[in-house]
Amino acid sequence: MSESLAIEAENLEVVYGDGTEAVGGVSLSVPRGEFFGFLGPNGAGKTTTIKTLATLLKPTSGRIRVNGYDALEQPRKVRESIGYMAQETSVDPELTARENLRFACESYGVRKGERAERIEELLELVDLADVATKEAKEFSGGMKKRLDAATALVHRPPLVFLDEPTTGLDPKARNRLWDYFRRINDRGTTIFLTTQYLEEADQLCERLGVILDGEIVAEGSPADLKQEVGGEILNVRLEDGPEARQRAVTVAQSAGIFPGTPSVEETDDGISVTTPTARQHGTDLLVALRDEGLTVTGFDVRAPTLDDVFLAITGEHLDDEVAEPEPASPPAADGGESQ
Ligand SMILES: Nc1ncnc2c1ncn2[C@@H]1O[C@H](COP(=O)(O)OP(=O)(O)OP(=O)(O)O)[C@@H](O)[C@H]1O
Repeated sequence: MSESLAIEAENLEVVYGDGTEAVGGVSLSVPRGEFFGFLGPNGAGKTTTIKTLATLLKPTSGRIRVNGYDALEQPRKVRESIGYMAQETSVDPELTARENLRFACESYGVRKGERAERIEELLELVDLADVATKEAKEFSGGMKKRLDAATALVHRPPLVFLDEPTTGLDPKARNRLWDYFRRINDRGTTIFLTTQYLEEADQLCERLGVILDGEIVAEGSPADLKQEVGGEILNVRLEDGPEARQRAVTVAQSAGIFPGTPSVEETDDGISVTTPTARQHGTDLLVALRDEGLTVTGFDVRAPTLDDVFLAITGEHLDDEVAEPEPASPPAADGGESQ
């Protein structure tokens, strides 16, 4: 294990008591200081992996080292050196924000003399200093999540695990949490975040692992992964139906329009072409389609997104499965955010 790694997992396997193989042979390395994202749809194995890395669950087989400690032999050492924010918030609704943090300091064994300063610093960091004396039950969903994240950090761990921290939050609340995560990462804290939101992964993470059915199917920076899609994407909308779309696919694949072999697919209302020269030769395709007697009603060229990456790997859109949060509803107490 290299000293520069915060997490090293080798061939991690987790089979639940009922025989469900939730994680099958996951290996990953996360360098210290990195903002790492674990992206995948519901049920892919994200929570099982994060719980195993945080020593809350024993792997069926495999090897894990966290902050230099062996997770099976030194689980206590691992736990003392990490923060963990679960999917369900662990905030006590009957306690104020400050009392919640004080309780977390006691639980994590933060020295008495250091507690007061630590608590005020964290309240500032997550923008809850103004509501420090309010009971958490009055907080919006976003405020509770920020308080929960702060409680995971009272002992200044060098590594923090965040399990789908923004699920169910509206975009404004999500953005505030992102700012906060960036701030703790800027202070040198390694972050291991699971998410089913492509935009979250794209905006925050330096490097990503994409997990599907318990296996890592892609790994790299968002930019690297997008590059693997194989170029830019030209969408052409056609006036006519399936027969016209099939003819358009044949035209786009015919020699002389795009160099090499472009990837061409039918869409709901036309075709989609992925190739490095989509922009350069797009108009050639439009001319060829017209010559073929097909009527183009619109087109656009765009850079690939992480959804295209997911589609290329799995043949499915991740966003199809993910319920995006509701649009903002009226603000709750003091936070200007809603659940
Ligand atoms: N305690 C359990 N017993 C049996 N099977 C489980 C248990 N917990 C999870 N699973 C199953 O293991 C697989 C992986 O679940 P996991 O919760 O790790 O996925 P996830 O990617 O975190 O999904 P989600 O976003 O829904 O939390 C799923 O098939 C799930 O149904």
